[in-house]
Amino acid sequence: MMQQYHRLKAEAGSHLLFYRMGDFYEMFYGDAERGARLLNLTLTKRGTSNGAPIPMAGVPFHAMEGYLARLVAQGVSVAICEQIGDPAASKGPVERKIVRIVTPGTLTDEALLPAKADRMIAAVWIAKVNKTERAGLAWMNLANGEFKVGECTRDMLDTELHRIAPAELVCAESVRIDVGSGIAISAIPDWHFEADGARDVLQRHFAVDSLSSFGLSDLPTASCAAGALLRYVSRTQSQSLSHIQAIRVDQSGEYVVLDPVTRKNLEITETISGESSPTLFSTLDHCETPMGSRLLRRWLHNPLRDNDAALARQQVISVFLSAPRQDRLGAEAPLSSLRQMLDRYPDLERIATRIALRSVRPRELASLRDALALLPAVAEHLKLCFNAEPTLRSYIHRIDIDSAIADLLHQAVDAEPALMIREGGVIAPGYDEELDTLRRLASDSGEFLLELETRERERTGISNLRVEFNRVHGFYIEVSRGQSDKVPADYRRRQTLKSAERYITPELKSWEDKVLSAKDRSLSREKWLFENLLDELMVHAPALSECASALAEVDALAALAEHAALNDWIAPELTQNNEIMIEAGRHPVVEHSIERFTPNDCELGPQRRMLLITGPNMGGKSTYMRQIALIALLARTGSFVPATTARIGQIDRIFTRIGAADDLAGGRSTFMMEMTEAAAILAGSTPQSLVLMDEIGRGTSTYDGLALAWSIAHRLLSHNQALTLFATHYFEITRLPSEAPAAANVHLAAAESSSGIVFLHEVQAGPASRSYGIQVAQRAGIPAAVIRHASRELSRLEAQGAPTPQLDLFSAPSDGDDELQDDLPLASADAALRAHSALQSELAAIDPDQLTPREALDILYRLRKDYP
Ligand SMILES: Nc1ncnc2c1ncn2[C@@H]1O[C@H](COP(=O)(O)OP(=O)(O)OP(=O)(O)O)[C@@H](O)[C@H]1O
Repeated sequence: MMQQYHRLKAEAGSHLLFYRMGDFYEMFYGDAERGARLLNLTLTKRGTSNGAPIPMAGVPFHAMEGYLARLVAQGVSVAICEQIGDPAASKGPVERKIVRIVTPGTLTDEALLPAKADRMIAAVWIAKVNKTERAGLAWMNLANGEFKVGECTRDMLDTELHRIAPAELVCAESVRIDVGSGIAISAIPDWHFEADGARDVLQRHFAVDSLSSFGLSDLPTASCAAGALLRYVSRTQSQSLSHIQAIRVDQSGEYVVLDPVTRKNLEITETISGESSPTLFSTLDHCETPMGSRLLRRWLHNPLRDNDAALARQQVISVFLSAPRQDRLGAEAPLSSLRQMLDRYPDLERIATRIALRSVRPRELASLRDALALLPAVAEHLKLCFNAEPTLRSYIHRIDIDSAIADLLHQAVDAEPALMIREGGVIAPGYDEELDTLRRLASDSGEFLLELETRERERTGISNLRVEFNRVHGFYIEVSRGQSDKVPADYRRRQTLKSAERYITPELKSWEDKVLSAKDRSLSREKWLFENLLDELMVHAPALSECASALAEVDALAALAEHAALNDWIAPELTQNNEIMIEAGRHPVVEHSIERFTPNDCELGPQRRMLLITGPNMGGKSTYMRQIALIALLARTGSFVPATTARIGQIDRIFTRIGAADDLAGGRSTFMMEMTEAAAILAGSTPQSLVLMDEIGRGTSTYDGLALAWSIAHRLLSHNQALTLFATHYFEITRLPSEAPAAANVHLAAAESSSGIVFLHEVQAGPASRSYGIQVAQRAGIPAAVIRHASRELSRLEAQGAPTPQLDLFSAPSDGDDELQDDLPLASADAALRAHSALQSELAAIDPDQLTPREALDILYRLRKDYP
């Protein structure tokens, strides 16, 4: 047996090998030690190897899923080896085979998959094309059959990987990719990515002679990744991946790019502290089905650049909302009825996949059968209530699948089937005559046994004689030890217990043979029928997937409509310009967490590209900036938005630089992080980008911080020309609009009352008049004595005219300055700095006690001339 084990372990490679032995999956040697540690199992021993005991640890077969889930969550892959031979018929160890490999990115089991999130697997290959490094990416959602490819530059790889968010990344052994925690890396030999081989794998799978029909001709690096990925995933499944029917090129220009920092800062599906709520997704997820929730999550992470695609979704929401919410007669409104219908749907998307992979469970087929019966009503409802708007019409078409599938399931699957096919009780009575006969034979035992028991009691005179059955010994007649001398001669002893003897008679034996063989035969007949049923259903798997994805879209759009209706959201206008015009906008998440949210406007366009936002701490600057980005993102997703009107133009990327935390693990300080993010924004933003900059420069000394903030703001205005929201506490920067008319000052209003500062949360034109730092500190509970001291210090500094040096630093530029001459203010700042330090050194060099009044007066005149 150990020989067989070693052969299979070599095949499993670095994956843990779950080796089936009876009712357990066992692990041996290093696997046992690792598995016991990861799963907290008892480490035992079995036999010896070279005189040393062999470590062993195991898990019961019926509890395997739970253990697998724990391993996969820790990024560990498992090769599952089953007994495929008949133990009774085999000489030596029963034949075994690795039937599937479970890896973090290739899960399809319902129990192992999160209901409301996708689990992607991706592969990356990096190659030089025309002397520049290109990253080819391929990614697959095995649970719904989606397979996509794309290429990007090496420096965009991190952003792309965060967008795809794979659970597992397959890469070549020679390539080192830093992907952070949460993604399991699976290294495979480099040659799997080799162009010819990869192309062959793809062509064979899709049965085509060329990949050009998939648009892969111009994507050589991505094709290599796709071939390697398909080969890797195929190895993990025991079935062919027939549900992977196409490969789609993900055009890089299709989506608004959100880099990893922005995804985090905007709290799309995870809060900054890593919680799943409250986020944009958790607020909007009114979906009735898990597939709807998964789609909505995907949409929010992939906002669309193309107006038409976003408008198509928006129009469906409008149609859903145009129907009355409450019928005059009190009947259910069409949108609510639709959502109630969807509520009864199981996860069709994943069931369709498991049919294709032949791993579907009987109860899933029963729920599929019940769901299919509801489909015509959903299609009819969509047609009747919403007048079949063009996009909805395409959904109706996809939902309308062949009724033969429902009929087949109705006839074949029992009303309440057993959990597993191996237990029987899955195929409905009346579906197969032979099965019905065998079942009758196998189950008529009750009456016969009772009759036999009565007969034998009379024949032997043993009143407490019992006829019984157990799985090990089969049928037997049990007689208590004291009565055993009364048993007739035809009784053969089967088992001796402490207080009883168990016998078999020729009659009972022949009956047992008949019943057991009928049971066995009915079970194998049932298995065979189930396999045939899967064959028939597999033909329909693509149609089922299509139907599932249409229902998911209807569900996600109905959820967005529901949210829009409940919260007075409106349809934004999408334009081709570079603009963001919002009236009375609100933060989609924060508006739910506080009692009265103050709406605010925003006007950004080619003539007004930057808003310099000032105001007290806690005034609402970050909330305001985020709400604008989220409204833009929602509009680009096709959703309604929280505002009274909104006009959102073209957006290629959203960048955010908001309150960086130390990246201690990466060895970068707060300031370093801040500057790295700012550098990325300066390098990548365009006139179509939306940039959020919150308090840039605060991580260093006032001089450096101010100088950097000024220069960065200026660069964004004059060079990048991105639409920018720039929150700052440096009041000196509010002078920028006087030099650059494309910048405008706004501030978050606050007022002082007798009881302290009152935040109005209202965005008003112009810069803030003061910062209210001391008042905010007072509200935060800083001791009164400290506050009094700080107030005195503030008055003293203000009386001295501080921060004069900073004002000097950016003294008014000379005539002829132009906002597009982006280095001018920086040069004047530089000159001011130099002049300031020269003056300081000159003054330091003077000893007033050694000067005559005349000399002192001369120096004063000269200094005035030299330092105007
Ligand atoms: N428009 C608004 N209406 C009502 N309350 C708001 C509004 N905007 C913000 N708030 C409330 O004010 C709090 C502080 O907001 P926010 O964090 O945006 O302030 P901030 O100006 O960025 O502060 P800091 O400068 O200290 O980072 C929020 O937690 C929220 O409760």
